[in-house]
Amino acid sequence: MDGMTFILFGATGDLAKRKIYPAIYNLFLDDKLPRAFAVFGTGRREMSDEDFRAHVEQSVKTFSRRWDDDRDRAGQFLRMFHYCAMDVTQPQDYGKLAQRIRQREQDGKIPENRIYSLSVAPELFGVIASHISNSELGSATGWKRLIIEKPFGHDLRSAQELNRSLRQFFDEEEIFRIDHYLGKPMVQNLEVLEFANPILRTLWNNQHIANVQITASETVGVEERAGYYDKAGAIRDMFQNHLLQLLMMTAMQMPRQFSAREIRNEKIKVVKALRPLRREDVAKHVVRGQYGSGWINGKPAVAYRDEPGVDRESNTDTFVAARLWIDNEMWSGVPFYIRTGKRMQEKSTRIVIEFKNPLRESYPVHVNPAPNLLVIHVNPHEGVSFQLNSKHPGKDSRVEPITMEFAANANDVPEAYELLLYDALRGDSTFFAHWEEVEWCWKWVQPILDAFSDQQVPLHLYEAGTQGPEAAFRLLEEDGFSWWELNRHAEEGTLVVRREMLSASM
Ligand SMILES: NC(=O)C1=CN([C@@H]2O[C@H](COP(=O)(O)OP(=O)(O)OC[C@H]3O[C@@H](n4cnc5c(N)ncnc54)[C@H](OP(=O)(O)O)[C@@H]3O)[C@@H](O)[C@H]2O)C=CC1
Ligand SMILES: O=C1O[C@H](COP(=O)(O)O)[C@@H](O)[C@H](O)[C@H]1O
Repeated sequence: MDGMTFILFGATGDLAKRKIYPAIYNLFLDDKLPRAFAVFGTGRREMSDEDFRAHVEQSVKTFSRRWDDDRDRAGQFLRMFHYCAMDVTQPQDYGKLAQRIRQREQDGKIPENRIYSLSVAPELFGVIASHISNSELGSATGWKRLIIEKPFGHDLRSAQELNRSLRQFFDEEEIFRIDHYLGKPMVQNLEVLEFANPILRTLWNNQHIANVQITASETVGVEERAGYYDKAGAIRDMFQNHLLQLLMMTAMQMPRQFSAREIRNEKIKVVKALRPLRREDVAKHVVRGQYGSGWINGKPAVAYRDEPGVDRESNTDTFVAARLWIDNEMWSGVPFYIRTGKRMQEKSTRIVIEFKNPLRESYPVHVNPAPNLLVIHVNPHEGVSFQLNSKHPGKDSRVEPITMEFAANANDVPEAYELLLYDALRGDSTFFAHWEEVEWCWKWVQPILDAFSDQQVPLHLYEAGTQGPEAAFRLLEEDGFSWWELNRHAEEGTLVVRREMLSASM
């Protein structure tokens, strides 16, 4: 791998501390960093290199489960880190940063390849990109890359504006948009599951699949992010990006080649084939919810509107469920159901593929074989389970569902940021969000944003600690389906799912 300098804007912030330093540390432990490598952190507060290294060390100790107290090793890692205080809105500060970087490149024989990672508020993205280009930093002789974090815009128009401002200074191939769901190992595994297993490849279409359910439920509430979240809601925070990425990865056809370009083309075909929603039809296919008070894991939880920093009359969605149709040959007639919510019963991201059940009529009514299910467990347990029907040797030879499962060993599973940063260092954009994908997702979501802001969709309150509003169950019942929920023993490592009907769950 080429030598390079990693320049982190927002080095004193939360994301850097919790995700970026631990990821760089894990890459260091695995010998995945280039030999000639330096990290420059920036923030407004003053700090010496030594203070910064102590900050990085503390972050890694707290957030990487692989921290190793070997002082030589720690020293070798921490010496890569340097700090330059600056205000990113001040053009003259970029000259100071450029000189420090150039000096380090000369001392360490590091080629002038630079990755700029923007872990700052999105309003600063355009300013930073322009100052990089127009300052001494812009005259480097090597390659440059820009890593940015979501949110990529607030709606279609602001996303387009943001993209226009970045593209004045960076080409699309130089921009790496992190959607951390694309860094999750089971999401990266989807293409292998679908395409490297002939048995699944044969069945992966509307001839055999009855419906697809994508769930990302969380037990946490809005936490300390009310300022951001109350303007974003679940639709912008999770649905427009992470969940539509999961949908694209699940529904894409096999690419001609497994290259970033071909995979992206297949993903874009999926989002383009999504049946558009008219604003007046949103309420038929989309359920909007907000959590009320309740209990989470035996502890009381306040209502969203009583959370610190939230408007007491807020209509912000903390839950969204939707029915989507992909109008192409492969998926025509198969509903995709997506839901995400905060303060729900369990933390779980999973994709459930429910297969058609043509044998149902062949069995006596009391047997009623369950449909085959393929469940891809993305988070917090990574694994795959497959539900089949089997005759119980005792119990009057009753037919009952059995589950075959693979559960990954948590210690072997790398963090999303680790995989994504490694790809960015290598220049592989397969698991980053390309602008076309982002734009098409905003286009599809825009009528929902409009309908929500015009209050054309009812806001259903749901009790914290439940599976969300009843209306989300009705959405599936209208089509003769129901959500497949996680078995309550999931925390103990059992990854089976159970059918939970509305009456049993509320
Ligand atoms: N935290 C998370 O888990 C996630 C965050 N994100 C995104 O990542 C980005 C960063 O988030 P987060 O780390 O939480 O934010 P924080 O508020 O914790 O950190 C912001 C950082 O920006 C720096 N900064 C702010 N203004 C300036 C300025 N004018 N000049 C120089 N530096 C400045 C701050 O430095 P200082 O205070 O020293 O001035 C600080 O290091 C945001 O875009 C967020 O949406 C995305 C997904 C998850
Ligand atoms: O991007 C975000 O994701 C987290 C959920 O991520 P996960 O990896 O824990 O599933 C969510 O809590 C947050 O609101 C959102 O901004």
